[in-house]
Amino acid sequence: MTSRWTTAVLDTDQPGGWAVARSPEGFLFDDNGALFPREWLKRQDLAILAEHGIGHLDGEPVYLLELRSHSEVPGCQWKGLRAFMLEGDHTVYKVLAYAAQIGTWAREHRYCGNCGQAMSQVPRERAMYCQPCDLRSYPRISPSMIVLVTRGDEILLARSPRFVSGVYSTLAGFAEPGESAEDCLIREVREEVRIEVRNIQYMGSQCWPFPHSMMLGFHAEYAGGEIVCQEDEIEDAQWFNVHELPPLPASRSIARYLIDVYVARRLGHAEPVLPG
Ligand SMILES: NC(=O)c1ccc[n+]([C@@H]2O[C@H](COP(=O)([O-])OP(=O)(O)OC[C@H]3O[C@@H](n4cnc5c(N)ncnc54)[C@H](O)[C@@H]3O)[C@@H](O)[C@H]2O)c1
Ligand SMILES: [Mg+2]
Ligand SMILES: [Zn+2]
Repeated sequence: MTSRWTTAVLDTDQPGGWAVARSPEGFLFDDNGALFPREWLKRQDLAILAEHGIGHLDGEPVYLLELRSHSEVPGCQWKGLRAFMLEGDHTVYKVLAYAAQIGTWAREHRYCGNCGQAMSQVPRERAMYCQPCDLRSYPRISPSMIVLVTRGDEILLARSPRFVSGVYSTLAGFAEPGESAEDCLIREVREEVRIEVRNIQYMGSQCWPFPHSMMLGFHAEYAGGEIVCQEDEIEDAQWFNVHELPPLPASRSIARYLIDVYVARRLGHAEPVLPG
């Protein structure tokens, strides 16, 4: 199967193609979606900070116009990336997710972290370059572990104060320097709920562009301890029976996938597929 969307570093001097516009208010969209004819979009009154050629959708080049601020475009509105994930076409969401990460990274790497001078985009490579330092900065990706801990028919789910009211999810956390994926998982579960785990099994991964996580998903079995929630980070954590689950995370998230796979296995149902 060929993918509809492939990333590429495109020359912004070439005319034509599609473009998406991103401001701090999110992506521009109208009744036809978030992709606009690029030449038309560039004629609008937009505060363009940078332009990036980001890939091909159905063979057509796609560019990102990264804006300093949002502006009114007749017939159009602005919407955050999360809303596109929840509602929109999955391939378009993937284009926007990539655009968001490239836009954020390039915006935050306009100046060299070593000497403070302006950096420039490297032609044909996704990198920012500082000539005096001969330093290249590449897009930032933050590995994060996410794990469903289970105990027979029970699964361990927790709430962060940041979650939508009522929703419980799997435990997650960013890897620290010096850790393996397993070290990180064990530490995070210990820190967040003071539970020990065993039989760690890798389940799959997902890009999570909020703003630049790479989620590595695992299943682990309960090995010991009583739940003690980490102050400020975890509002509540409980063992839930697979027959009696609380409101769960969005269906396109790997958190939901980890839960759905386990529940399907316990109940003898067909297993879901991990959204890319
Ligand atoms: N796709 C999914 O299903 C899913 C589900 C849950 C969490 N997540 C994501 O997993 C990631 C980690 O989860 P968490 O928020 O529980 O992390 P966490 O438990 O490590 O705690 C968050 C804290 O980590 C620190 N932090 C922020 N960015 C960091 C970085 N890049 N490296 C190291 N520390 C950093 C901050 O102090 C932040 O408050 C987040 O991006 C979150 O959105 C994704
Ligand atoms: Mg966490
Ligand atoms: Zn420098």
